[in-house]
Amino acid sequence: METPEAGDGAAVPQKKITLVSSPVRAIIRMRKKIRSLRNGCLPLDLPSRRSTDSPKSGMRRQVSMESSVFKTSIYEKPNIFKFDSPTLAKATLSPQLRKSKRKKSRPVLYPDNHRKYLPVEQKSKAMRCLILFILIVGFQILNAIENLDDNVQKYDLDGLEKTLKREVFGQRFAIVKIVDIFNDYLATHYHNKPLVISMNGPSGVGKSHMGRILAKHFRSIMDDDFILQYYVRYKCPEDSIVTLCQEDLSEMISSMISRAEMEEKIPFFIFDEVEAMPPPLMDVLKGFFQLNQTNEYLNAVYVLISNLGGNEIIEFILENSTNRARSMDNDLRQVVRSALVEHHSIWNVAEIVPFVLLEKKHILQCFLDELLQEGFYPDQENIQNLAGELNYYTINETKYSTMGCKLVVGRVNLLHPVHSHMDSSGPRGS
Ligand SMILES: Nc1ncnc2c1ncn2[C@@H]1O[C@H](COP(=O)(O)OP(=O)(O)OP(=O)(O)O)[C@@H](O)[C@H]1O
Repeated sequence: METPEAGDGAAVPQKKITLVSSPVRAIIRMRKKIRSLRNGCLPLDLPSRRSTDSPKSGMRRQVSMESSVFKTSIYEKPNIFKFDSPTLAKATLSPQLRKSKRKKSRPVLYPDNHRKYLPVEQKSKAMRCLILFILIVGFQILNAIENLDDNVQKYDLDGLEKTLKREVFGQRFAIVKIVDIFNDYLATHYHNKPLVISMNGPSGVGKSHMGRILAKHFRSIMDDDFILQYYVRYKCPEDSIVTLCQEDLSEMISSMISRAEMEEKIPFFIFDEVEAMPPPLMDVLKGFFQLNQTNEYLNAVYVLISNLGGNEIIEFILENSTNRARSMDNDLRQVVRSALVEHHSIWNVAEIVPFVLLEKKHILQCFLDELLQEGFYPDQENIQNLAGELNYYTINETKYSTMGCKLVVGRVNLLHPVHSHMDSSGPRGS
C-alpha cells in the first residue's frame, strides 16, 4: 500500500489513496468496533486533536493505524487489543515534526506558464569586447617582440659571438658585454641616443683585433658603405692640420649617416688609436654623440679603441688576481671610466668595455693560431719555447703577458726559412 509520505505534496497520489482506502477504512472501523465491544474497551477518541489536525494528516494517521491493525491481526494475535493513548507532548509535537519533514521534502511547484529551470546566463557584450581588446593587445605585443627579434636577427649577433669566442682569446667578459650592448641597441631602428662603445686595455690584448672582426662582420651583413674604420695615426698624422682633419671627419660621418638613413641602416664608425686623437678632433666626435640632434644622428654606432686606461687595468688585475667574481667586472669599468673622463669628457656617454691582461695559456693559443695560419706544424714543444721567450707578470703562479699577443706575429715570422738563414739561432719551423 502506498503511504501518504511517498506522494507528499503531489495532488494525484493523494486522490488515489482516498479512493482506494475508503472501503477498507469502513471495514476496519467495523472490525475495531466489534473487537472493542468484545473486549469491553472503547477506542480512544480525540476530537480536539482531530479538529486541529489537517484532513491530510488525519488521513495519514488513520492509514498508519489501519496498517498496524492489519499487521497485528494477521501476524500477532494479542489477547487484549489496546490503542496507544498518545501523551499530550506527543500529540502537540508530532504535527509540528511532520510539518517540518514535509517542508523539507516539498518540491517547488512552478506555474505552468514559467520555465522549471534557471534562465541561461546571457554573456555580457562588454565582457566580449574586453576579451577581444586583450587579444588584440596581446597580439600586438607578440608582433612587436617578433619585429625586435627580426631586427636583431639580420645582424647575426649569434654568429658574431661565436666568431669572437673562437678568435679572441682570454676576453670572455668583453665579448659578452659587447654582444649584449649590440643586442639591446640593434633591436630597433629608432633610438634616443647614438651607441658609443669604448674598448680599453693594455697593449696587445686584442682590442684592434676585435675591432677588425667587428668591421668584417658588419661589412658582410651591410653594405661596405656603412662601415668606417678610422685609424687616427693614418688619417690624421701628427704633422697634419687639425682643422682639415676636423672637416674631413665631420663630412665623412655626416654623409655616411645620411646615406644610411635613406636605406634604414645603422652606420658603424670604428676609431682605432684614439689615444693619438688630437682634442679638437675629439670635440668633433663629441658633437655627434649629443642627444639633441635630428633622428638620423641618433641611429649610429661609434666604437672607440684605445690603450688609455690600460695602466689602471694592469694595476687592478694584478691586485685582484685571485678574485674572479663577476662584480669585479663592474668595479674595473668604474676604475677605467674615471681614468678616461680625466682625459676627455667624450667618455661620459660611452659604454666602457675593459680588455684584461692575457695569461700565458692565451699566449700559447695565439702562437698555435699564428703558426697554423702561417702553415707551420703546431709542435707543442716549439710553442712552449716561443711563449717562454716573452715577458710576464707573475702573481700567485699565474703568468700575465706584459705585451699580450702583440709580439706573436713577429716571432712566428722569424720562423720562415729566409729569417732562419739570416738568424740560425732562432726557433725553426717545419
Ligand atoms: N686576445 C687575443 N686573441 C687573439 N689574438 C690576439 C689577442 N690579442 C692580440 N692578439 C693578436 O695580437 C695582434 C696584436 O693585437 P692587437 O692589435 O689587437 O692589440 P691591441 O690590444 O690593439 O694593442 P694596442 O693597443 O697596442 O694596439 C693581433 O693582430 C692578434 O693577432
